[in-house]
Amino acid sequence: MKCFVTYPKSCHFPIENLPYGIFSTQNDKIHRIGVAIGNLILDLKQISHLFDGPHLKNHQHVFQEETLNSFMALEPSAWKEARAKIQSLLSADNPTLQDNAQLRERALVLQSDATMHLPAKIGDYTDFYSSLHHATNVGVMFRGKDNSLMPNWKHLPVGYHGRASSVVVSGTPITRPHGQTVPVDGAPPVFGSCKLMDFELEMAFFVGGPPTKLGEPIKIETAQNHIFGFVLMNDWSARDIQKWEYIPLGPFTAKNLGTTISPWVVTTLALEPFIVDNFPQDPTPLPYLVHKDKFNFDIQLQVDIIPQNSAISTTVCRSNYRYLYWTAKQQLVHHTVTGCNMNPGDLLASGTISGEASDSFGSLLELCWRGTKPLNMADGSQRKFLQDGDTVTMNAFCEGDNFTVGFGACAGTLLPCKNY
Ligand SMILES: O=C(O)/C=C/C(=O)CC(=O)CC(=O)O
Ligand SMILES: [Ca+2]
Ligand SMILES: [Mg+2]
Repeated sequence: MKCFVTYPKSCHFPIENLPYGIFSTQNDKIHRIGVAIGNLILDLKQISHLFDGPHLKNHQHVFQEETLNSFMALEPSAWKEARAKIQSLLSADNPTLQDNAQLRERALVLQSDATMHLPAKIGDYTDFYSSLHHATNVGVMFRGKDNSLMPNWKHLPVGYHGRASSVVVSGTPITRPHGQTVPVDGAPPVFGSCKLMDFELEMAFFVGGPPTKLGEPIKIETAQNHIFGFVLMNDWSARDIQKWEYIPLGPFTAKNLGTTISPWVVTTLALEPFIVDNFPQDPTPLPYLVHKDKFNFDIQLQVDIIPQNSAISTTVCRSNYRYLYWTAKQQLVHHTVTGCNMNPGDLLASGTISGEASDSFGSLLELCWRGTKPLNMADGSQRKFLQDGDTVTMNAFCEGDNFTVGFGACAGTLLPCKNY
C-alpha cells in the first residue's frame, strides 16, 4: 500500500494504521475529527462529502461532529467502509485528494500545529484487573501470599466502575491529591497529601455500535462488533489512599484524581495483523465467556519517566498487551452479563499490564516492590514512587514486517499538591 504522504518506515502512523482523534488548531478552535497519517492529520470534516459508499452516504454528518461518538455508534460495516475510503484517498494512485491542491491545503494539517482533545464524550468508564501477574503481585503485597489471587479471579474478569468525568487526554497535568491514609499500621488515619503516587500502564477500548438496551447482554459471538478501537491509558493511583479505602468495595478516590488516555484511537481493524494466541485459561471459564477465536494482540508497551528540570528519560517498564489473561471480548461480555447497557464512547480499561519478568511490571508499586527496591534513574536520582515534577510517558506500538502501527504518547506531569 503506497501513500502519497511520505514518511519513514519507522513512522507510527502509516497508511496501515489510520487512527482517529479529535483536534483543533490555532486558526480553527472548533474540535473536529482527524486521522493521523505520517506527521499530518487528515481533517475528515473537509472531506465528509467523499464518504459516498452504501454504509456512509446517509451518515456523512458523523464526520462533521466534535467527538467520535456518532461515528462509533454506526455498525462495523460503516467503520470498515470509512477505513477503506480513507486508505484509498491517501493512496499514491488516487488523484482525488493528491491532485486537488485546494482541498489538500484545507484537509491536511501538521500534527505539530494541532491540539488534541478527548476522542469521545465518555459516558461511562470501567477498569478491569485482567493481568494475572499484576493481580498476583498486588495481592501478595496487600494481602499476603496465601490470599494473593481471590477465588473468583480465574472465573471472571474482575473490575470496578470508574469515574468518566476524570478521564483526561495526554498532556493534561495531574495534581498530587489529598486524602486519608494510615501511615502507621493500626494507628488512626491522618489527612494530608498522598505520599505514594503511582502510575498504572493500561490499554483501554472504546465501545462502538448502536447503544445496547438495559436487560440485553452482549453475547460472546457478537462482542467484537462493539469494540471500536484502543488507546493507551495511565490509571494514576494514590497507593496510600487506596490501601486504606479499598476494603470492602474496591478502589474509589485513589483512582479518580485523573486518568490519562492517548489521543489517537487505533481501530480493531488496524490491529488485525497483530493478533496472537489468547492467554491460556485454566480452568476453562463458564460457557458464556468462552471464545475459540483469537482476540489478543502483540502490542509492545513502554513507560518512561523524566524528572523535573532533567532532559534525561529513564525507561522503567517494557510490557506487552498480550500478557492479559482475559480478552477484551470477555471483559465486555462479563460487564453486560447482568443486562448492563453499553453506549458508544464508553471506555473499558484492561487493568495494569504486567508480564512475568520484573522489568515488565506495569506500576512502581510492583517495580519497586512496595518501596523496598528503589529504581535507579538515568539522572542519578532514585524512585520508589513518583516525585513532584515527574513526567510519565507511555508508548505503544505493533511491529509489522514493513510497517509499524503506533498509538502516540500517553503523557502527564505530576504537579505538587495544591493547598487544601
Ligand atoms: O485490591 C487490589 O488488589 C488492587 C486493585 C487495583 O489496583 C485496582 C486497579 O486499578 C486494577 C488494575 O489496574 O489492574
Ligand atoms: Ca487500574
Ligand atoms: Mg459515570
